[in-house]
Amino acid sequence: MQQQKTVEMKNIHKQFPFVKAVDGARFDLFKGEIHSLIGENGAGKSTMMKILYGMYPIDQGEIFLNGEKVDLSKYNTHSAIKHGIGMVHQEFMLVKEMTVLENIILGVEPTKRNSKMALDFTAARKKINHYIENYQMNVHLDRKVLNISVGEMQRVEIIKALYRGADVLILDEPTAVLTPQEADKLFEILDIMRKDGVTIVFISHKLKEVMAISDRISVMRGGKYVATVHKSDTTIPELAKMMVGREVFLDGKRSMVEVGEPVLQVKNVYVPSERELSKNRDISFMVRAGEVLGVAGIDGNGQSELGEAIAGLRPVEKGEIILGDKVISNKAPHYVRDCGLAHIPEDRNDRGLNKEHTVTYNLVAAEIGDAPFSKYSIISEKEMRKVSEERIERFDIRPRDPRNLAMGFSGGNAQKIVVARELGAPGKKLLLAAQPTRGVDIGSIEGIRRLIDKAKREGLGVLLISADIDEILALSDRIIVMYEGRISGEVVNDEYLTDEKLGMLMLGGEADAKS
Ligand SMILES: Nc1ncnc2c1ncn2[C@@H]1O[C@H](COP(=O)(O)OP(=O)(O)OP(=O)(O)O)[C@@H](O)[C@H]1O
Repeated sequence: MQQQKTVEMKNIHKQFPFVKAVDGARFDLFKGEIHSLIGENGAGKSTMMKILYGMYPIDQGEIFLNGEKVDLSKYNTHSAIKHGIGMVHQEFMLVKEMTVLENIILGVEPTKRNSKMALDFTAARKKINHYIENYQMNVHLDRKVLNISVGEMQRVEIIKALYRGADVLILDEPTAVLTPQEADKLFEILDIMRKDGVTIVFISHKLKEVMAISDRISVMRGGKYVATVHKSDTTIPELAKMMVGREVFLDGKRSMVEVGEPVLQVKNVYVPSERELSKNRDISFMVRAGEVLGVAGIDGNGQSELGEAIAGLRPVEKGEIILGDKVISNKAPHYVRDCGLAHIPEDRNDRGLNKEHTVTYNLVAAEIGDAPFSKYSIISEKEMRKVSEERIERFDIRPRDPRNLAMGFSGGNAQKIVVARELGAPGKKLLLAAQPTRGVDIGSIEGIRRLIDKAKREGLGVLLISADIDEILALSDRIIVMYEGRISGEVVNDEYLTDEKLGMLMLGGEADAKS
């Protein structure tokens, strides 16, 4: 690796209204390295990189690009792009109705030499095809973005940045939205890009991935810089400890609880879907009080539809779903909740939170009409505040101030607000947890997993839908696997169950897996 510093950020400070997001942190990049930036939710990673990308002005600090000090009074996204910095955000910024090609050249359209009014699509296509071939990306230039997969959208975002001349590419949690296969594909692409001299910043919570692809790793905690280490000089437990400031135990033993009556019965259920492979076809299983039933599978095999049907968010064509002793199929979501459903939805941004409201409101939203929050139709702000403060403390939501709006929260803390509301409310029988730790940092993963295990110990049945095999294995007592809308197998999570056996079922194989 050449030791030329492409980027150097020193003593950076950034204050938001309620929180000091970056507090004297530093960061640097050598040309052609993959440098991971890790830290708990809210540690300031995204803010630090958005500063480098010119999105936020800073209160104090210095940035050097290729050895030259940047005039920060004039620094913005435009200047960052000019300096060869590109960023792919957690949420993609593509126009769905336009084709991939149109999206890539949007705003920087090449024109024909003889007429500034005529777009030169041939030139654009040639330049883009060079990236596609060089980095072995599977991208269809003439498809509309609404018809391509999430993985392909991400590749389009990467090409968009390269097309604008990026040789420093910041990827903010790129694998959070990808299937394991798509993530592997992305790593292959990044590896070729690195060999080609592109410098890559990889923000991630998945320490296995970080250890697999990084050259160096920097750790932030509470807005501050903690350390930078070479991959070969560190280990996953050491990184976890640097991030969280204490030892983290992710492979704690799950509790063994005596199971009780069935709390959820799904009987020969058919659920429609816009995608053929996700239609649920004749699904039957039950979850008992005091057990965790894991639903494993590669994303898009009908798990999301199943979860939505149980929560009352999607119709059931045939069959029946029973919660406790009540039929809940084709009933309204609030009825299902009243029957005892606690729901951690897959999409916390759209369904889990009301982002324009405060943390207090979000933490008690489902109970606002009940005592003690509401008496004689009068809402008690004081009670709401008291309970929300309790839940903020108990579920370790940061920052602590309940007056904050949900929209300012980092990924993991936003998820903790949802978990706190759902598990904090009384009278629950079933916890439906869909991808509960996606995008969540390692300390919070440990916390959320403990809370799920605790819900089981307290007698709830838990239906855990997760694409993360490690998570399924850590928490589930029994596991069903979904493949193309059907249950491809059911296994007991005992010492005979292996990753390979489960992986085989996830790919639709038989795997003589009935253990
Ligand atoms: N636009 C904003 N307005 C107000 N506060 C913000 C804004 N963006 C971030 N914050 C706050 O700044 C802190 C740092 O957030 P940041 O998104 O940089 O963390 P992160 O390390 O990237 O976290 P995550 O891993 O959860 O994405 C958090 O407390 C967050 O709530």
